[in-house]
Amino acid sequence: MGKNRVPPDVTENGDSRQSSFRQSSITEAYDLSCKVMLVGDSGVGKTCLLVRFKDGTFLSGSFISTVGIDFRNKVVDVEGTKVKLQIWDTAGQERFRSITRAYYRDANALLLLYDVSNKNSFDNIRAWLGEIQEYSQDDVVIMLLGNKCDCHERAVRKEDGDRLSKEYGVAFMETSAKTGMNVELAFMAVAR
Ligand SMILES: Nc1nc2c(ncn2[C@@H]2O[C@H](COP(=O)(O)OP(=O)(O)OP(=O)(O)O)[C@@H](O)[C@H]2O)c(=O)[nH]1
Repeated sequence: MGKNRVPPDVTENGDSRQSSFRQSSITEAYDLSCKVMLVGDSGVGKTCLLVRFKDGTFLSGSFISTVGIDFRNKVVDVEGTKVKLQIWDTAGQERFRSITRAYYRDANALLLLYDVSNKNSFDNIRAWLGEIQEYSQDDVVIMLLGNKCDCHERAVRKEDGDRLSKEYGVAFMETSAKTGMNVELAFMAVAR
């Protein structure tokens, strides 16, 4: 599933939970496990943010939309504790919304993205927060991310993101999957 064209049983990502758990336990030990979900409109950069965090690279060129849901694992060190982040990359397209909803209740943290060069993606954040409130656990950690902050054609000011995050009482930062700005920081903040 997702943008991954390789069968899930031979890779770390994909839709086979079992194969991923098996690989993780062989490759890297961990003390705690945490499910993080990436949500937001199609094209805001969820997959690119995940790839930047996991592999340190940027997926430029033609945009291939995620189909359904996909995940990758990364073990990080939080003050001496090994935390396995199981990061779910969801499809932003409306037609996959029912699949995404089914995963909210298991999520410990949500990274909610908009694109700073796309006002519409920012205007839809309130609707996303409504969905999150309805389907996720009450104690879920939410962080709002204004991605593509490297873009010169900005449609959303940083102050607007900041104001919205304060209104909903969630953390906020701007990120760039392209340059890597704040990407590590955002994932480490939710891990913490
Ligand atoms: N300039 C810039 N472009 C980005 C950034 N992140 C993603 N992009 C581009 O935006 C497009 C969409 O990125 P994706 O990561 O595939 O978007 P998505 O949110 O996963 O989209 P769906 O899978 O449809 O939900 C791609 O062409 C990326 O190259 C960024 O930080 N800066």
